[in-house]
Amino acid sequence: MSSDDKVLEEDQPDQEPLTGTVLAVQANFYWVRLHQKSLPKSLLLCTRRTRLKKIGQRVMVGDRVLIEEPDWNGDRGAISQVLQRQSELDRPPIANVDQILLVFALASPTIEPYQLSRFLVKAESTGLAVSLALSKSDLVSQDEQQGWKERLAEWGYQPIFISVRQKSGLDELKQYLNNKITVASGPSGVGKSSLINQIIPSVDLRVNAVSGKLEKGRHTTRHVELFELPTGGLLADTPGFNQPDLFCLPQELAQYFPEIRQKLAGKSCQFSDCLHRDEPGCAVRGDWERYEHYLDFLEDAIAYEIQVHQQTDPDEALKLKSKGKGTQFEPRLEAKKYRRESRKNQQQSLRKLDIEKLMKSEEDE
Ligand SMILES: Nc1nc2c(ncn2[C@@H]2O[C@H](COP(=O)(O)OP(=O)(O)OP(=O)(O)O)[C@@H](O)[C@H]2O)c(=O)[nH]1
Ligand SMILES: [Zn+2]
Repeated sequence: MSSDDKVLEEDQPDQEPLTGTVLAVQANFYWVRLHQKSLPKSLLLCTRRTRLKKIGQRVMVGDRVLIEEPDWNGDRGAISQVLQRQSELDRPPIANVDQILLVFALASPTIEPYQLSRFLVKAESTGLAVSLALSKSDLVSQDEQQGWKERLAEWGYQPIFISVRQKSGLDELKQYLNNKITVASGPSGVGKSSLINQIIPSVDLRVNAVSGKLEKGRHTTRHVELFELPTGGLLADTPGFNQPDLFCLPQELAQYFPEIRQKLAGKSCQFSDCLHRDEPGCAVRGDWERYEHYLDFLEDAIAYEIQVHQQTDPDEALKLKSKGKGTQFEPRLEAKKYRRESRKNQQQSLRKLDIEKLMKSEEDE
């Protein structure tokens, strides 16, 4: 993390520095949406200053950055500094994510409670806020929706019911995404792509803006991109997968269950290192739905801990351990707001850019 504030004062004594958010990384280029209003352009294709390369400063999607030497005619700029990250996700690699949105379908495929629980725990392990959208609500009855609502309330969640087909629940969802950076995740086939296409009509445009050579690159390195909601807010999609790995330590697991957090807020277990299995005076063990899931995930966590301890190289063990904790998060300092400007014109000019040529000039640098 660089905190080189001098750049600010020396280079732009009287001017407010240009800042922006990195929406996508392509080869050595960064698409940056500028925060300030009333600029000639609001989306620039940027390189990273050599100084940042030298100090090994990585630029991630989601990073808030300082931009120097904007070339308003060429739609280009240079990233001179990465502002302090509020959070950093590993997979997908995105900085400053505010929340995770899990999408599960009410039907086709039907919700598998154990799988849902696993996704929820995995999401909670990032330390970010977690929400749940239940899709394809057009396929099930009101009663069934009510059933899930009550059941999930016991788990500590208030799902948003949506249907892309009937266009219902989408306003509520957009409200939730407003002015936040959100990562969407969920199993395959739940309708995530349909949902994103519905709420962000320009998505296809952006995808098409990628030229041939870069398109090929997407298959080797996973392409991560933040899509902009028309009303403000950024959304990243993750590919559908069915059984997320849980890398967490036994002592941490309980805090990833909202209902356990709630139980422990009221009273505590007799032993401070209680794993809530058969210890006397346990405040968690009992007749609640996900207790079986907890015990099951605990087995994984214990196996994982043994694996960590078996690492001979202490550095290696440390690395694994911190990976198991999900990602460490710094406290959130402030919630930055983004300003959106008309994107259409910018998009047009973006597509005109010859990215391959730019890539070449970058290599020659
Ligand atoms: N009935 C109903 N079907 C939907 C709805 N949304 C999506 N579908 C259907 O669900 C299927 C899967 O949709 P996708 O959007 O491709 O799902 P996905 O989650 O992106 O799938 P992956 O690409 O595998 O991750 C498609 O046949 C959609 O037509 C909905 O609201 N209602
Ligand atoms: Zn206990």
